[in-house]
Amino acid sequence: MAPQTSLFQVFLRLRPPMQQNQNAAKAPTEPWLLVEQPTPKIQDNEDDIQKSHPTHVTLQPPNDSRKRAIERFGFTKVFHEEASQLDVFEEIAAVENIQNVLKNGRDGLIATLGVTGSGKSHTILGTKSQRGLTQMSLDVLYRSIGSNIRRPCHPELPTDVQLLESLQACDPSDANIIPATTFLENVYSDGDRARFSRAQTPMAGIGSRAQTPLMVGPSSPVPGSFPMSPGLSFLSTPRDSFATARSSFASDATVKSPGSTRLPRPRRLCRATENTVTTIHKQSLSTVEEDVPQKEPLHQASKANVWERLSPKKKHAKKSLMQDTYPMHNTRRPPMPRPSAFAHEPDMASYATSINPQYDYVVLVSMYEVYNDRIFDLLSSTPSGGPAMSTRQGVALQKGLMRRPLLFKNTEMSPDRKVVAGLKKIVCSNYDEAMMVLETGLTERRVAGTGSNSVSSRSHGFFCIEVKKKIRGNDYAGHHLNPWSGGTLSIVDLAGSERARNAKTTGSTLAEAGKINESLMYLGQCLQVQSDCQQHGTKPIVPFRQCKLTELLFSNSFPSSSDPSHYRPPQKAVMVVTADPSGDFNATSQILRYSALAREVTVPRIPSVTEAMGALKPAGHSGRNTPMDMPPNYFSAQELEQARHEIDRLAEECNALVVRLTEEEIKRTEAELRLQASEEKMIVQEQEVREECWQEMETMLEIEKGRWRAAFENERFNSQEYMDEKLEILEKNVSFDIHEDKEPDGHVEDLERENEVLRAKLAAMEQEMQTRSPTKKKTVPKTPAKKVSKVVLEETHSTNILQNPFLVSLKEMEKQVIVLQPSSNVDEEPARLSEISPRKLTLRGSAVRTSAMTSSSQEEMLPPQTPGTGKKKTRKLTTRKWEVDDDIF
Ligand SMILES: Nc1ncnc2c1ncn2[C@@H]1O[C@H](COP(=O)(O)OP(=O)(O)OP(=O)(O)O)[C@@H](O)[C@H]1O
Repeated sequence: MAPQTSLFQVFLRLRPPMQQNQNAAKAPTEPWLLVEQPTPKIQDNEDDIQKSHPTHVTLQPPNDSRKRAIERFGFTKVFHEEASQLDVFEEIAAVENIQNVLKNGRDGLIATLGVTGSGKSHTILGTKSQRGLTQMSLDVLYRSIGSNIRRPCHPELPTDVQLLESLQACDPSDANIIPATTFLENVYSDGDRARFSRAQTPMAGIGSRAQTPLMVGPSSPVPGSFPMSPGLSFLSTPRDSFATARSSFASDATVKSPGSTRLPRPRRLCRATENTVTTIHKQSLSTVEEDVPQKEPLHQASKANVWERLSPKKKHAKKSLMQDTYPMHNTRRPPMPRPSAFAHEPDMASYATSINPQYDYVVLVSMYEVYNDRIFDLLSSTPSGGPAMSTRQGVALQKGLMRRPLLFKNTEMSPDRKVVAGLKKIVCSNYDEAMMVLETGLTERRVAGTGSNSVSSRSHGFFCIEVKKKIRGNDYAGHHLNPWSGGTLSIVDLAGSERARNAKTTGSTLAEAGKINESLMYLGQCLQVQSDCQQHGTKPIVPFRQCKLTELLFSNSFPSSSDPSHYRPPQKAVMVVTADPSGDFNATSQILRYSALAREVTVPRIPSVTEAMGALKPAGHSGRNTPMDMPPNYFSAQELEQARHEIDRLAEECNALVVRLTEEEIKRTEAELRLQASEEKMIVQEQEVREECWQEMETMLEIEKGRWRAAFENERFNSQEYMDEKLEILEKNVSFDIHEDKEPDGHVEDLERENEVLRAKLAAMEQEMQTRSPTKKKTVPKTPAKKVSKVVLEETHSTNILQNPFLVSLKEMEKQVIVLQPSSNVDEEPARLSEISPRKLTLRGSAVRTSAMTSSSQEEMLPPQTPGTGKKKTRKLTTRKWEVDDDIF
């Protein structure tokens, strides 16, 4: 059935009615989805006919006022409600996909698509008792590889460090490759990391993944199954549980084929446990809401006001956004998944495929989800690389509340093919390790309870099993010579499309639904191109770059052609469309319309009027006049013939109109869906814009606050400095600066000269005194070796000397010196003057110069004097200059 142009093989799986639906006393509704039985071929025997699967379904619109057309859809195969997980695994050729990965390194993709609650996760991940496609594929893979697996760590072998190095060197996606034991130890021994389980959804209830064995906590003790008491598993420390798991690894390591050990079945998760889990989750929700404002106590008051002012609608939107930004995390971590709790049915022993024994194999498991069109690693909830703590997002990232989105891009080692860069890839040595990693990753996946599904996937989950191989022996010769090569089997559990009305979603869940529907609409467009091309036999040009989901699903669907030496064949892709035949007709028909490989629209055949007339029996004695009651010759044959033609024509016209109407209705439904998707997209965008504005405003406020704070500090510092400078100046200038004359030496000479003159006058006066008093007539010693001290005062014109009492006193003193000098003991004067300390003189704004001169020098300097000349004694004051520094005042 799958032609050359097909990028995906598309299978349809019908979901059986739910248990409670069967029991419910519900009015039986007419089935609207009918599976066409396959037409047996001539060469088919009885067995073939029984085994053969139908390929077409008919969609019979429910009987309502609208006369809708019947649609027929063709798929690669259709699985009935009774089809088992193993049937699906076999028929979608999953083993062939695994062989491709193991032998040829060709990538494989298995995805499920459908309306919410139609059984996608059930198909991919199974239930507590039945494995899903992921578990079955992993089991087949490990069984096939057997002892050719290379493990980085083994309890009984030395750690193979070079294995990780060589894997890392060959990885094109810049992945962080770590062994499963290290990963599990990190996850379950880290005390403060909280993990949110799929089981902990607000509406956790009946059915769904909440009951999967992989989440089961306590289970009945079965001798020999697991050394730890299962009842105490919740109470045991994570390290204990890890040690226990390690010991189980050790015992499992001896088992060559991982699935061959029969482990006991897990006990069902009881309702009480579910309720407890639900309560815890709700508490955690409210904690998140209340905690977020407490993160920034500085803004708490203002935020509280802002919060109060918000309308209830806005409050709701904000709350939803907060839940979205800070996803729900529980303080309690679910216990480490235990191998004894994994489902072991169906047995896959017979599906193991052969491998090349010359090769060593390594299996790397990675998981990521596409949420709101962004890619998040499910195995590294704690971001690596230490984000900046300055922003709110940085703090949240640091605390592990938010996860950093990854990029789907070309890398240095992968120039012609995009890869999800920076993923964490876990090297799993056996099936149990891979399952534990898978379960750990699933606890990180976003789920929510909706009106349609109690545990509804809110993101598109990608589980990647990467198989690397290289020739055994010269493995350490250098990874460039003998690099690891291989392929990846990606198993994808898409989120379900849903109608907000049916799912009763609000807030962030509604916004998520908008994103989900939008991405599924793009996926539908891509698949539609495929089916159109298939019908017209043309090469499909798929518009897959419209969103992350379609990019991830389709970018590998085309052969890489840029470098022939690195040629990669296109992936082998399988899409399993799930549908609930008793679910929502419109949503299901929409999914079928774009996913089906072939589609036909047929109009319900209206029996022609002539046939109807012919089929009419005589009305008997009904009392009404019908054409049959008329006498045979009432209408002529010609008239009847004309009427028949007219009726046939009208019937044809009517049919054509019905077809047109049907087409229009389909178009209208599509347009409605698009409108709904764009409305939801707008809501999301509006919320995003609001959040962005909010954050921007907060950032701006912070910046502005910082600016003002800096300016204030600066101002304070400046004024402080200014005051300090002022004080310093005051301290410095508390004494007056006395400016001596520019040429002090010359001035001194002047003064000395003046002194000489004065001295001469004094001598003359003494002589005169002697001559006037004959009794005291004495001969004057010619050269008395006497010391004479003189005081010279200088003052500026600008200073009024009379206003300064000290200067006045000095002046008086000088007068006294001059007046008393002849009669008093001249030696006493210097002593009196010396009592005034130079410091005092300086402080009081005067300068005192004391000059001691010997009489001999005086005599040398004295001009020749005529004794007895009666000249009047005069005293000449030199130019006095006092300057006061203005700055002081
Ligand atoms: N083939 C099946 N047989 C038995 N039970 C099924 C089958 N398919 C689905 N179910 C049950 O239907 C319920 C919903 O299925 P599931 O969670 O797989 O839906 P979904 O399509 O993944 O929904 P969503 O898109 O919301 O995540 C589950 O309880 C699941 O066990």
